[in-house]
Amino acid sequence: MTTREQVLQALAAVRLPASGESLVASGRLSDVVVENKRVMFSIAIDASEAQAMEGVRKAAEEAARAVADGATVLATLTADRPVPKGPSATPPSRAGVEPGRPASPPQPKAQGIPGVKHVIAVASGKGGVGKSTTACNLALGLRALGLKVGILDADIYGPSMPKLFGLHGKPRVLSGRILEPLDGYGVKVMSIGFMVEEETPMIWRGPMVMSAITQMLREVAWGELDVLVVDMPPGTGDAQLTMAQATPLAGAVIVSTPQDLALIDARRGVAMFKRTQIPILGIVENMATFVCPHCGETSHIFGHGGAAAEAAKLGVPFLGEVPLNMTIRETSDAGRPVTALDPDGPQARVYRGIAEKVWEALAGGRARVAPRIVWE
Ligand SMILES: Nc1ncnc2c1ncn2[C@@H]1O[C@H](COP(=O)(O)OP(=O)(O)OP(=O)(O)O)[C@@H](O)[C@H]1O
Repeated sequence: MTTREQVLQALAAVRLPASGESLVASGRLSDVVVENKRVMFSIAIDASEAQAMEGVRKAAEEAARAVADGATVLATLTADRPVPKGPSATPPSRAGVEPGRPASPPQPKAQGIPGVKHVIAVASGKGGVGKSTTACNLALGLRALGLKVGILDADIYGPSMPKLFGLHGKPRVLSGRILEPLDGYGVKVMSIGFMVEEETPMIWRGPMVMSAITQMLREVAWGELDVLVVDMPPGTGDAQLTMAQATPLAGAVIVSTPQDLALIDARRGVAMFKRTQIPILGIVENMATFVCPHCGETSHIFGHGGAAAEAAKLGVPFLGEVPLNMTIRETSDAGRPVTALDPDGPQARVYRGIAEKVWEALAGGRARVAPRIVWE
């Protein structure tokens, strides 16, 4: 297995096109993590450099791959921390690093959003488990608790919030390129889906993902919010890791179905957030039980209790189970989410219960207020 030093040595040969300086000496490189047959690092850029620096990212990935001994190499561009100026920009956190070690970069750190108290992610290890439905209803559940809530649709490969909230039209541009979020049942909503035609296939490359998410986080008039819910893209790959790293997350909610396969993916989701030192607020089991609309009988189609058991095993809270329910699907498809449509109904109660637990964790200080992501 390759070592961190070997990777750093290989990366030292990668040069920045503008200045010609070495990537390692430039102070833009994050720490290099070598673990479990994976080599991971990120390169700090200004959002405007995304295209120009994609070449550097590729070159760095190739250089690392050449010494990676078959390990997967994950190189990402991050545009969420100040780009260090000049070759001597050794960050304060690395002052006192032992001699002979290459000048190393600042710890990636996602800055908070002014006025927004807590940013939380809703994520899933794989697609189709009901992550977006849960994110939408969780946001409305938090709103029902009297909180000021926003939702950011970061699922840029398949934005669902316009449909879930029944919102159409483009956000207004306020002064200085700032976008005004749309209002969905009292929740401030922003989605890339407002900016593109519904049928337009979205093909995103790494750096574009970063600048889109950065823009949606920081160039939107969120105002004062207690909670900003971020609907993450499904999965635990490169894009998700970058996003988790670039978003100032106080914590993450993982959505899973009871099927074994989804639980394995959920475990991966938990592991990804743990690796980036983002607290797991808990696991939601979606489509847990089926209540027959005709006879009212409850059946456990995919088995039952798996997510609760898994949460206990992983040492993370279990937030609750949402039944497989036609009303949830129909109201979601119609853009009239059940938590807003029928706030006193049984489904809304479930989502409100989950929201209460999430808020308890946030307000009770079990989540981070000033998140910091450390690559060690
Ligand atoms: N508890 C539920 N009961 C019934 N239908 C549900 C439930 N949760 C989600 N669905 C339905 O399942 C489908 C997938 O849900 P959703 O789009 O929220 O999943 P996702 O995990 O966000 O998927 P994607 O991978 O597309 O991001 C939708 O049609 C939704 O209405």
